[in-house]
Amino acid sequence: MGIYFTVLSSGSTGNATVIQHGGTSLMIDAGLSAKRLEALFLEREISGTELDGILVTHEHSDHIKGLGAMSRKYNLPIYANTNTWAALEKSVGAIPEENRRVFETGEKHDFGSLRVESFGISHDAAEPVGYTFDDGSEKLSVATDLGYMSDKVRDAISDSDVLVLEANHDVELLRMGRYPWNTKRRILSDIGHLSNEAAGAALSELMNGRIKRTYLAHLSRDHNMMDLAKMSVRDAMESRGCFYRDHEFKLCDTYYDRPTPWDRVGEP
Ligand SMILES: O=c1ccn([C@@H]2O[C@@H]3COP(=O)(O)O[C@H]3[C@H]2O)c(=O)[nH]1
Repeated sequence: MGIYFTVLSSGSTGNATVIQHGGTSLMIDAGLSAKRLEALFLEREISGTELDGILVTHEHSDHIKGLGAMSRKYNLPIYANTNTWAALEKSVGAIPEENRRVFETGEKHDFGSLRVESFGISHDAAEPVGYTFDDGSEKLSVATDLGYMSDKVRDAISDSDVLVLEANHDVELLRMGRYPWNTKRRILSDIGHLSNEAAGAALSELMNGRIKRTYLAHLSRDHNMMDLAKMSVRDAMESRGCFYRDHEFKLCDTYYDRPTPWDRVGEP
């Protein structure tokens, strides 16, 4: 059957990823306007009516901007943990009871033969999470908006075939950049965003022969570039003794303004 996914958009201007497995179709986050999400759906031949629900990572607007509108338009259940529900309530508009699905972080939920699990991440939101998608032979993990990679996150995602992992900023570019000092401090903190260097360090500990691809996600447009991110992540891995050949492991692009191609998680 296979797990297929496309990162529709990634970054502070809006995040959304669609995962398909057999008859199941899920979206993680809806951080762009409904109009923009529908345009991205068209590019990847996704129909809103075929979605089974929207899984929310946390309540920041770049993750929930179109959440209420998409849920209402396509009658989609919204899945979020208790504290995230409380935090997004005022931004999402009216959602009927049957489309309010509340889970506890760490709970497993099966959509057909696709097992979805959430895991807690460290970010300045009410109860932020990442997600894993596992059908018993293929596993995809999505972890963005995390200040650091905890042992728990590492354990949750280490047996994945493919990762979508944040590489938000180059630390020096951020330090020299135009953001106010408080914002810089927040981004650099344990409840901020993962730098290129930190993403590479985390990957060097995660590499176990199973992870074949990592999509670098949530890049800052002010303090990063895809080529720089790839180079820094690879450098950080190699400086920790983690060398790889291109046919064994790839770093892949995500974009803020266009979707990634459909990828099958189990493909070599
Ligand atoms: O006090 C703060 C701290 C941070 N931020 C966000 O963190 C993001 C990091 O990536 P970026 O550079 O694309 O954009 C940044 C901002 O959107 C914010 O809005 N307010």
